[in-house]
Parts: sequence; structure tokens; C-alpha cells
Amino acid sequence: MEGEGGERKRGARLCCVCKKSRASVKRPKTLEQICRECFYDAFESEIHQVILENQLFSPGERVAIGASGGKDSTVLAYVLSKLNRLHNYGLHLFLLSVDEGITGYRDDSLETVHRNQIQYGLPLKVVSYKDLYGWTMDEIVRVIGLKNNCTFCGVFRRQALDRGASLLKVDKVVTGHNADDIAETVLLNLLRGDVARLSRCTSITTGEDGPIPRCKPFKYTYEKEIVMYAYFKKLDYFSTECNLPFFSSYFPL
Ligand SMILES: Nc1ncnc2c1ncn2[C@@H]1O[C@H](COP(=O)(O)OP(=O)(O)OP(=O)(O)O)[C@@H](O)[C@H]1O
Repeated sequence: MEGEGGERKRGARLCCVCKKSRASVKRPKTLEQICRECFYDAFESEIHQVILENQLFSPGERVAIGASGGKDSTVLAYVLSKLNRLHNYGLHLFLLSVDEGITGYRDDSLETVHRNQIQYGLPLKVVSYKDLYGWTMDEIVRVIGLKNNCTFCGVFRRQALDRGASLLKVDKVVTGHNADDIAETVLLNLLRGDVARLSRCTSITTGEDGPIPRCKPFKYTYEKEIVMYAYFKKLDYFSTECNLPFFSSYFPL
């Protein structure tokens, strides 16, 4: 007898959303078995809902996408420019990259961002530690060693993003921080007993009292789904981790 059982026998389960195409994805977030097209729709429309419900943007705003060349910010640039066109958000989007000066890592990932600039038709601004502070991260590590290098780099990157954002005269910066990143930050702040940071770190928009607010449109998006989206869409992203060893004040050794 044909039907659902017969379909399953041949390994061709139908998408539980459209009930037409073959299911090829098990969504990590909902465990639904769905086809690629329905996965793209669900992924994009959930981000659209997050943007609307949290009133992340207003028409006419200039928005810089913090672009590292990695999967999260590449998917963010792709999806945000698609939603901006599809739903007429009226945003002026830019790619903003910080070149920390880490040979064999950031130089390669920035090549990806230069390609993304052309692929997505978004203007790109690159600001470097060397220009802003007179030092590359490689030079800093040669002087201070590896102790706390990630902490220094993180503080410099925050400031560099603000400087780049003010050069671009943008109203907001968006970053590709996802639900997994936020869960990680919550755990780190719990372990450190940092109550002030713990209460702030889950906000979708931060820095409203500072020079330029920052938003995280992927606050509710699972990292696994971002990777699946990038992979299925064959997006051009850079997947190597930073080659400087991770030593920060979070884990004093
Ligand atoms: N060098 C950089 N230039 C511009 N934005 C950056 C840079 N590094 C990080 N960001 C922003 O901060 C977000 C979080 O970066 P982080 O390195 O912590 O995570 P990630 O998971 O590796 O992100 P990605 O996959 O986008 O590289 C990125 O998604 C991006 O928006």
C-alpha cells in the first residue's frame, strides 16, 4: 500500500509544512522534517518577526552590518538585505569590518567580505587597529604575550566598530550574535558572578545610551540553523577560527 508508510520505506518523507516536496532538513529548533524551501521561508520569516516585534529599525535609517566574513555575519548581511528589499524596510545598509591585524586569519576573512560587498551590492568600510591605534593585534601580542589577548582584542574591536560606525554616519550597528552566543555569555557572566552584565547581556538592543546602538537580529536564531542556511544557500563565508590562542580574563590560568 502506498501512502505515508510507503514514502517512509523509501526514505522519502514529505515536508511537514508544504506536504509536497521531500523533507531534507530536520530543523534543530523545532525538530520538524521539512524541505529546503520551507526551511528558508521559516528561517527568514522568524527573523523578520523578531525585527518587527522588537521595532529594531525605522524607515530611512542607515545601518552598518558588523561583517567579519564568518558564517553569522555573512548570513546576516544576506538575509537583512533580502528582507529590506522584500518588506521595504527602507534601510540604507553598509558592511563594516574591523581589521585587527591578525595574519593568516583576518586578512583571509576580509577577502571574503570584499567578495560579499560585490555579491550583495553593499558598500564596505574597513577600519584597522593599525590605523586607529598604531598597532596590529600581531604586534600587541609580540609585546604583551598571550595573557588576556582576547580581552584586549574585544575591547579594541568594540571601539573600532563605534569609530567605523561614526565614519559611516550610521544610526545603528547590527551584529551576527546568535542564541548560542548569548547562552554562552549568560553562563560566563554567571560563573564570574557579574550581576550587572548578566542583566544586560540578553538585551536585543544595547548601547542606547552610548554613541551608536547595537542590535542582534539573530538573538533567537540557533547557530546550527545559521550554518545549515549558509551551507544550503552556498553562501561565500570564511570558516577558520582565530589563530591566536584563546587567553582571556574569563579563564585566568
Ligand atoms: N572583525 C570584525 N569586523 C566587524 N564585525 C565583527 C568582527 N568580528 C566580529 N564582528 C561582529 O560580531 C559578531 C560576533 O562575532 P564573534 O567573532 O564573536 O562570533 P562568530 O560566531 O565567529 O561570528 P561570525 O560567524 O560572523 O564571524 C559577528 O557576527 C560580527 O557581526
